[in-house]
Amino acid sequence: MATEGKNLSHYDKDSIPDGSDFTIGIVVSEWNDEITGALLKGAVETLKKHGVQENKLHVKWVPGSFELPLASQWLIQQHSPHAVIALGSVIQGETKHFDFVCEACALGIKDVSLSENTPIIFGVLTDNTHEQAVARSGGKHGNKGIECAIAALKMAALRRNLWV
Ligand SMILES: Nc1c(NC[C@H](O)[C@H](O)[C@H](O)CO)[nH]c(=O)[nH]c1=O
Ligand SMILES: CC(=O)[C@@H](O)COP(=O)(O)O
Repeated sequence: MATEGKNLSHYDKDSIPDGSDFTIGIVVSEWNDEITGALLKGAVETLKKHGVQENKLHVKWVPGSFELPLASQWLIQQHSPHAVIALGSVIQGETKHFDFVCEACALGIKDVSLSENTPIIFGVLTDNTHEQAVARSGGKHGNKGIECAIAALKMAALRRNLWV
């Protein structure tokens, strides 16, 4: 199912773990900050709605999505979060630069998540147009930031239960 058939903001409110004991990191790209700011707002509001405390929420801004993997690693090493959310908006331009940024960002996040044994939720929109990005950051398709917050809470709880 593509995003077209699934609202990114919809979830079962009764199935979400309590986040009051979780430390959560968020790294967010400055590129397309109208979009990434909306993603961040959705993520922060959702995390707080499910119990995450202000002093356990660490938000770091970086220049672009290419920098998200390294920033995630720095945040993990500094704060030992239960999960990290990486937020970005990459929009196709005239050249192949889009392809390189998206691939480096996605593979980099995957690599850091595995090497640091910490969930890093992939909240990077990779859109053909600005309109598609708007639709996925609080528009007609919902807010990817909300979806990422829910994924972060679920992965943090799963990781904690695995430790027990
Ligand atoms: N064009 C977009 C970029 N480009 C910048 C790169 O992410 C990176 O910051 C630069 O190449 C320096 O290393 N970044 C986005 O997040 N979104 C774009 O649409
Ligand atoms: C994703 C990008 O880096 C892209 O927006 C840059 O635009 P262009 O390919 O026209 O240089």
